Amino acid sequence: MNKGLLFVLSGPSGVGKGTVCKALLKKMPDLIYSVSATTRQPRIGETDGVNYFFKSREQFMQMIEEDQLLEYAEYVGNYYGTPRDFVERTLEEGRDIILEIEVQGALKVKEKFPDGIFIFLLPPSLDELKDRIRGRGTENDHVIDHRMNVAVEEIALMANYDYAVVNDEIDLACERIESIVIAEHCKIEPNE
Ligand SMILES: Nc1ncnc2c1ncn2[C@@H]1O[C@H](COP(=O)(O)OP(=O)(O)OP(=O)(O)O)[C@@H](O)[C@H]1O
Ligand SMILES: Nc1nc2c(ncn2[C@@H]2O[C@H](COP(=O)(O)O)[C@@H](O)[C@H]2O)c(=O)[nH]1
Repeated sequence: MNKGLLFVLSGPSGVGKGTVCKALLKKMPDLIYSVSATTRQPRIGETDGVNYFFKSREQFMQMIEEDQLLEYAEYVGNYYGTPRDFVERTLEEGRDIILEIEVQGALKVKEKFPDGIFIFLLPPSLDELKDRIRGRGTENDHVIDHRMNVAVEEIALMANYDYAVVNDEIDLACERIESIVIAEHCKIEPNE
């Protein structure tokens, strides 16, 4: 059986990764979402095991020590990481998986999975990005400024990705990513 494909969706905080990913998973129900672990506090409406596995710092450090994470990164004061077993098992079962993670983590995944497909989601502008983070109402002004500074650094690393998709409209961004997934399945692999 062929292994599944690993897709990584990155992009600055507030660009709409979560929103677009949710729409994509509705259109492509065979695509599996990798739920991350984090030390961040849950936001209103977030559920443990669905949005994230919410962990204490001690629990997260133990996951690192026990090599349970495929990658992890510290981002604006909290840790985030991808549980390894679930990703490896899903790919072995021949199913596609999508990781929605920030850039440092994505680059670590690329070292381990050079055949992964790396997609960078871009905002129409930095002003729009700030409006989206602010409009979500989940972060204070200090954290928003920090996330915006990190966003500029992240966009500078976009050349490490395979595809850039602008999230101007949710449906359009979703269709573009769906096209990438379909195209990757039609790729002719060079002879070994
Ligand atoms: N194309 C779009 N047009 C307008 N608003 C959008 C669009 N996409 C997402 N949004 C809004 O922008 C805000 C941020 O979206 P979302 O939480 O999905 O971003 P994110 O990239 O997952 O953020 P984070 O990395 O911080 O988790 C949300 O309020 C969402 O409704
Ligand atoms: N390196 C990783 N980054 C991750 C992971 N899960 C989520 N993220 C990214 O963190 C920021 C902040 O997320 P938020 O939910 O606090 O807004 C965002 O860019 C996420 O994509 C992960 O497992 N590893």
